[in-house]
Amino acid sequence: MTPQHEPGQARPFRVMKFGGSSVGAAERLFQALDLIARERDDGPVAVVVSAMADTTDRLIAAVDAAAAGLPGDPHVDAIEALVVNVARDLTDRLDRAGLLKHVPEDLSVAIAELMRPLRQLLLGVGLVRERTLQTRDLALSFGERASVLVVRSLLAARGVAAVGVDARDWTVTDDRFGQATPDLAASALQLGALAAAWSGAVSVHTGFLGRTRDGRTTTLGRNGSDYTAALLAQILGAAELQIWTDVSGVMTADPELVLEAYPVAHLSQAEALELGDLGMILHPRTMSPLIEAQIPLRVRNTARPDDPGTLIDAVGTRDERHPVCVVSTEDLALLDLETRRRLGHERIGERALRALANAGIPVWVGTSAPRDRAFAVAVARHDAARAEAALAAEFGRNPDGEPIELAPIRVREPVTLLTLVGEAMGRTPNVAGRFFGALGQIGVLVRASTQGAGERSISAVIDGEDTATAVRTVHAAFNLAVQEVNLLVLGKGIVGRELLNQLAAQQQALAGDQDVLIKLAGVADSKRAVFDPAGIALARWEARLQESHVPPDIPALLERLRRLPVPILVDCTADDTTALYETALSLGIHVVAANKRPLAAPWPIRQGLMDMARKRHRRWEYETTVGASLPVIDTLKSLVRTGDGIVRIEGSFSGTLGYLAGELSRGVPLSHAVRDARARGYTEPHPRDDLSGLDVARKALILARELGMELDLDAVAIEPFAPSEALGHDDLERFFLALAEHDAAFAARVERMRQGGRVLRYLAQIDPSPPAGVPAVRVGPVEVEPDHPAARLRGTEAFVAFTTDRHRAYPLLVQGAGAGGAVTAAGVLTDILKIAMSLRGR
Ligand SMILES: NC(=O)C1=CN([C@@H]2O[C@H](COP(=O)(O)OP(=O)(O)OC[C@H]3O[C@@H](n4cnc5c(N)ncnc54)[C@H](OP(=O)(O)O)[C@@H]3O)[C@@H](O)[C@H]2O)C=CC1
Ligand SMILES: N[C@@H](CC=O)C(=O)O
Repeated sequence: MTPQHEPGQARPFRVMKFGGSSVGAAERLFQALDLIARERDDGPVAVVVSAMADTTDRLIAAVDAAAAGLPGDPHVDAIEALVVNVARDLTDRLDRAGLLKHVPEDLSVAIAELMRPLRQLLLGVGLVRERTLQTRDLALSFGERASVLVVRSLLAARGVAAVGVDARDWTVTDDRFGQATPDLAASALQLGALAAAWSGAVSVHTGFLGRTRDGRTTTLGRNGSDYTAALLAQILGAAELQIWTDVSGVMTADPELVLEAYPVAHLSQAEALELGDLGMILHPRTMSPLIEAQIPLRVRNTARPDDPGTLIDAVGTRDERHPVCVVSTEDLALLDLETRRRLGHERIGERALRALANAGIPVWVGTSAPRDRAFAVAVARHDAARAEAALAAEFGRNPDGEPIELAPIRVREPVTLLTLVGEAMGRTPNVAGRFFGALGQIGVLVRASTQGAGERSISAVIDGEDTATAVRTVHAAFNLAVQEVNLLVLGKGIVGRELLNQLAAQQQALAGDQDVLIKLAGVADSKRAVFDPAGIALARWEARLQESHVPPDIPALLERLRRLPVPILVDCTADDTTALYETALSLGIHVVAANKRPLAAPWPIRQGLMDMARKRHRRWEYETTVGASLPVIDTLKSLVRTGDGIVRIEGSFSGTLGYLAGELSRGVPLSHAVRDARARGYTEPHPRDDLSGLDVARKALILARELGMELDLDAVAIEPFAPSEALGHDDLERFFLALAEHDAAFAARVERMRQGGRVLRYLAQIDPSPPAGVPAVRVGPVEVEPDHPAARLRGTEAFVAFTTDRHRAYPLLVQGAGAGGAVTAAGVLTDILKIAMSLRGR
């Protein structure tokens, strides 16, 4: 095809297409006119317009009403009313928007005049009570023709020379009414003759319409105006086709599902075809004129013309690393066919697809088991019953008349077809692994899957209820956006407050360097809560909590949290929160905890929570419950997972008790040292839990249970650090006074040890196979010799020694600060990041 350029114009055409949303509302229409005028200043422009907003629906309703029969005979008045209504609706809309006053001629008269033949048409339909596709096409043509009239007049009124072009005058089509196909050569010939008359004016064309060689009006089917625009661009040899719509380009995912979805900058034509097959952007046949003529296409937003939009050309994305879009096609049904023996020479899939095609049922995806014993096919949900009937009829008998051994057809609905599309897929290893891995991480079951032959797409059929989470997770896993994580933080004491401070300091860096955006959705203490799904500014959390009068109804907040991407409950309390964990995990919320109590709950409860987390594919991370941010639990888990036999675990697990022992040896009285440790944030909320040995017992139990030891707290042999009679008071002041009565005895004991060359430590021992009569888990004070590893500990230092089959001669040691707000909060943050990173497949 020879490109035709406007006579006298060196620059090639740009074709601009405006859809119904762009020409329907007055504000948008004004913006469209501005854009056309601006573009016109840069060279020749041809414009294609759709019918305004709901005009097409009104026209269809009018034809249907006429065909159904109207009151009166021969319905003249009723038909008159229908036509007047369509025309009046248009002019009223223009009038309300103040558009009519911009046009010197009387636009309402012109529109009424344009609609006059519609009256004749509807009268005819009413008389014969028959509505064919041909009459429907003719009726629909009035919508686009009215749009051209309006746009042409408004352009002229603002001084932009414009001619209206009825595209039926150049789009020569076959006679498949409702879905006609243009003849390119004949259309080019017609257009060539018309173009000569434009002489520098903007030509405004009706989209969607064509005409048969014998002069009957046709329409081009779904996305017909785009098709007109692509054809026009091809025939004119345009430099670019611009599709102006109400979004800023092709989005990386459905923005209704993924808040952080964003427009893709570049797509290849092949990717656009793939997306077109999934019902996105352009119908594939619209792309072919552009591919043939190598014309780039830009998708732009009429309301935000400065947004760059999406450029679709032969090159596509300039970023090799990323796949492009996650497309979710919802409301489908999956039909599973399974045979117990081969169906003769013809394959089950071939027969199934043919049966569905014969029944006129579009298939979204079909996938076979090896050697074709089973076949799964996804169709629109509203076609499911018809599809099942067609398949049952097809497979009732073999072609040779033999009945078939086919298991009953299983229909699963609603299901969603989740597809990752991107040219880079064929060039990047392990895309499939990451795709399915991300789905597996969040417990989404894949019911069927396919990978496109062109290595441009990979699809999974998943249950409809998993759609939102799956789309968000896959979107984030492929770095299409930062991974958003939403926290509900319980407790704003030593650990909770420090965590929020660290988050405030790190939030930007994590988003910038790690692509993880950690948002604070809510925070609660024992008296009140604040929750904001949009996120609470970390500089303002305390003020917002103080201003709040909302009681801490945590289950209700969890219900809200679950709706946000990657929801995590962060437990920085010392309460019994087992019931909350059960609610959270069952709602699909991850848990990160510094709190030891749920882990030390009776075995069946703790185990029930673990099972729930596993079943729901949610994480319960609790590294800080033993040794603050020291990697104690991770180390133990790795030893167990790799099959090492644990012979013994022992250590000094309490930062507080280690600190107290050190202070005592420096001559500080016990009660003073405990006050000091509490002020420094080392102790439990009530230091009694440290001094009684309960805190260390819980830690020892947590580790023992990691070894599979089904023990409860009452099986732990506990010898307290300080005598039990000193620990009775809840009130802290009275507690410290009572403790002070033991200062002298403690000082004397420590002095006696010092003279004997020993030091006081509080140690824990876990023996998976203890000698008879010895408890498997024991915690208590020990006078250690100077060569004991615990003797060298300083301040809050903790240590854990793992003696194992592989680390028998030299136990594996983990040592460092074992208490304090800063280290604990950092450990909690690490656990949060573990979850965020694992979801990204890192
Ligand atoms: N400090 C440390 O070094 C370490 C601590 N941990 C563990 O971290 C947890 C927190 O310790 P820490 O910060 O020192 O304790 P704090 O006493 O300083 O803080 C506890 C917080 O939890 C809040 N709270 C209590 N019950 C609830 C509830 N039901 N719902 C919401 N909030 C509640 C309290 O509210 P309010 O302010 O209204 O009282 C308070 O803000 C403990 O389980 C501790 O064992 C773990 C490792 C090290
Ligand atoms: N009070 C605890 C805090 C950490 O778990 C300790 O001192 O170890």
